[in-house]
Amino acid sequence: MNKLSEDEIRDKLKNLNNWEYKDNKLVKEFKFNTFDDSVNFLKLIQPIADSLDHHPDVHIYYNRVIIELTTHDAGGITDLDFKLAEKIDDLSTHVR
Ligand SMILES: C[C@H](O)[C@H](O)[C@H]1CNC2=NC(N)=NC(=O)C2=N1
Repeated sequence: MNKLSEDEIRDKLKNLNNWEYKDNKLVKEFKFNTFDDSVNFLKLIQPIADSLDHHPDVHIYYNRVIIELTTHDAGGITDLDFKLAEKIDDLSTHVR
């Protein structure tokens, strides 16, 4: 996978919902009601990440989940990160 340029990243960000580009990653915070909801959200992401063979860095703070996407192998953001971000956005609307 090819690392995307800053311009490409900023352009593609317009197609996503509330993701920010920070420290060479795509970052988004999700809010839930309970820790259980946070964990369930992660469980929904797991099969998607496995099917893409692309995995998020995840922070869980009780009812808050911060997802960070970057392609470790490429040392930056690639189309795979945008693909995963889109699929996560599709999910989150169902969880809330
Ligand atoms: C061997 C395996 O395909 C690689 O290690 C994959 C797995 N998931 C991955 N996920 C992410 N985010 N970046 C990677 O570089 C990556 N590499």
